[in-house]
Amino acid sequence: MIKIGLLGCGNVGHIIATNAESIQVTAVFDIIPGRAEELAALCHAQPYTDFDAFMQDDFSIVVEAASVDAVRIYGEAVLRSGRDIAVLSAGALADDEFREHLVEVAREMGKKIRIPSGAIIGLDNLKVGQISPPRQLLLRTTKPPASLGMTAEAPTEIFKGLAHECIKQYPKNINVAVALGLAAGRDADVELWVDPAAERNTHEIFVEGDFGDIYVRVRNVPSPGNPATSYMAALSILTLLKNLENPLVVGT
Ligand SMILES: NC(=O)C1=CN([C@@H]2O[C@H](COP(=O)(O)OP(=O)(O)OC[C@H]3O[C@@H](n4cnc5c(N)ncnc54)[C@H](OP(=O)(O)O)[C@@H]3O)[C@@H](O)[C@H]2O)C=CC1
Ligand SMILES: O=C([O-])CC(=O)C(=O)O
Repeated sequence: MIKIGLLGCGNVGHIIATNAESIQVTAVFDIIPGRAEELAALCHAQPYTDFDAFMQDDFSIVVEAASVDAVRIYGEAVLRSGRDIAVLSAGALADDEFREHLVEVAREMGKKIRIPSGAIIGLDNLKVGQISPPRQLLLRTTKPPASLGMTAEAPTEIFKGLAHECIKQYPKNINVAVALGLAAGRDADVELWVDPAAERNTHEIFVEGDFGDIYVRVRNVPSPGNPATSYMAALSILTLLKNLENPLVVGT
């Protein structure tokens, strides 16, 4: 059974720790002591608020479900400790210099940085874009305004531009756009909308290239502990972990 260290004891951390059937969460880390202790008690793990002490525990992969900042602060140390890292806050990798450095460290250590599909569908075959670059790659995301901590009277576009700029303004809301771009091999265009009538987090993906054209719409149920985060993002991490040791690999 794979032993994991969980970085971030919020909403996704809870879903992972309380649905961990084919994995064992041995250690949990959060900057807030109460959160680490509460989650550790739920999954019989060891709680940590000191990162160096956390890294001394027994696990082979760190699952990051914390923040873009957390990836920037701890990502390299995880890889240098000889462990893989699964990164949900993929927005951290929008910074070319940071990403290239982290990938170089992973290569040097023979370790992997794993990005789950998170709250969207289709990252697997969008990787064809790395061979045949898409002419259009657009993500249109629509969320309830409250999930971004704002109010709106009508559907409102709050950002239009490239993913690497959008993630700087909305680091808790648009990690999917950066993951999309990393899969397809180019920065995605993003339209971020808030809609007071929206009950779900909707992601529409528009792609056009030599292979044809693609339209994907995902209407995500918000997760129980954080409406900005779609429940599917937590399921996606759990699925990535469940399949880590499966010899049968499905999808590109
Ligand atoms: N790739 C994708 O498709 C998706 C990615 N995400 C991302 O996944 C991450 C987790 O989401 P979710 O669980 O809902 O978020 P939560 O805010 O519910 O939980 C994150 C937890 O990690 C803690 N944390 C933040 N920074 C650090 C740090 N530097 N060191 C230790 N702990 C830290 C937070 O503390 P505090 O509250 O004090 O900040 C909080 O307890 C978020 O970054 C989110 O944006 C979410 C959905 C989809
Ligand atoms: O969960 C979602 O729908 C998307 C999200 O928050 C993110 O990518 O950061």
